[in-house]
Amino acid sequence: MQILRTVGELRTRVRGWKADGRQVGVVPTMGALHEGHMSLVRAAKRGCDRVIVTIFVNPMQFNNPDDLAKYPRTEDHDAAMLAAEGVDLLFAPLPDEVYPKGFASKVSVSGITAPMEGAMRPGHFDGVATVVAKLFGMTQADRAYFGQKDWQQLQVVKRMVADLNLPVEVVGCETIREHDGLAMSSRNVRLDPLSRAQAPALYKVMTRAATALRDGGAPAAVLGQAREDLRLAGFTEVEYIDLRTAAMLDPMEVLDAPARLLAAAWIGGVRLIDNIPV
Ligand SMILES: Nc1ncnc2c1ncn2[C@@H]1O[C@H](COP(=O)(O)OP(=O)(O)OP(=O)(O)O)[C@@H](O)[C@H]1O
Ligand SMILES: CC(C)(CO)[C@@H](O)C(=O)[O-]
Ligand code: BAL
Repeated sequence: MQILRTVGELRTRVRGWKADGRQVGVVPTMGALHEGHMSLVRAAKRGCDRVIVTIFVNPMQFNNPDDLAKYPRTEDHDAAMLAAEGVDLLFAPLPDEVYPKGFASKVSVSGITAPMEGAMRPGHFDGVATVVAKLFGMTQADRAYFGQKDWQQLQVVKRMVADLNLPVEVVGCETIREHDGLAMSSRNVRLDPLSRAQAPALYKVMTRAATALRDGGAPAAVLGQAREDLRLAGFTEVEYIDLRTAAMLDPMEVLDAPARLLAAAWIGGVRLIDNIPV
């Protein structure tokens, strides 16, 4: 597996593949890789002739400097995992390569970015959309693989690709979970043992709420109960637990269309997110 740090080298490599008629897949990540990322890599391997994984902790999408400073970085280990999986190229640029002096552009998706992660993390989705658009331009990928764990992000990327006619197919992959149901996430390493033991309650409470909604429970009452259950399970703050239409992320008063239950909550000083279909 080749490791490249400059856009110039990346473009040269991809040009060669394209000249040979190869289909290129990209898996954008921020590193600290786990089995959730590996499932995206395997999907890309199945669907494409050549696979690029990008690792870039994108400063533009962090609204909280402390979160950025504490973001786990394990590049040597990540590179070994990717090489073992048969990835062709790891692109791991430095911030100056992505945002050189004079950089002045921004991609901003409106509407679906307003609630939930967008409301709690101001500027976050501008940072995500901008860097993802740049990564698509840099890699010239035919397909790009994203996790459903970041459901709102997946919808934002799909919206951007449709709106800007970007020549890339966006593939959403299922959330990979630990045995106890906790959605895998790079930030899980920050959980202390007690919080790690309590954290699976997020998925359990959400699953119970989804069943209650499918059984005809009123959304306001079911979501209120779920908030209370999360507090009892040790979550210190529930930022949101929302029932939304699956693609447009509109709020739902009654369950009358394909829906998604999405939540963000704090435990032991760590912010967890999760979502499931209803
Ligand atoms: N458990 C998972 N299952 C499937 N895909 C995942 C999972 N966790 C992350 N991904 C996907 O991997 C890609 C890169 O995500 P990222 O590097 O931010 O990892 P992360 O584990 O989500 O980290 P974070 O702690 O920032 O949430 C995204 O498309 C994300 O949705
Ligand atoms: C898509 C992404 C790599 C953009 O920085 C990031 O938001 C992530 O890891 O989900
Ligand atoms: N996993 C989405 C990227 C972020 O939390 O910043």
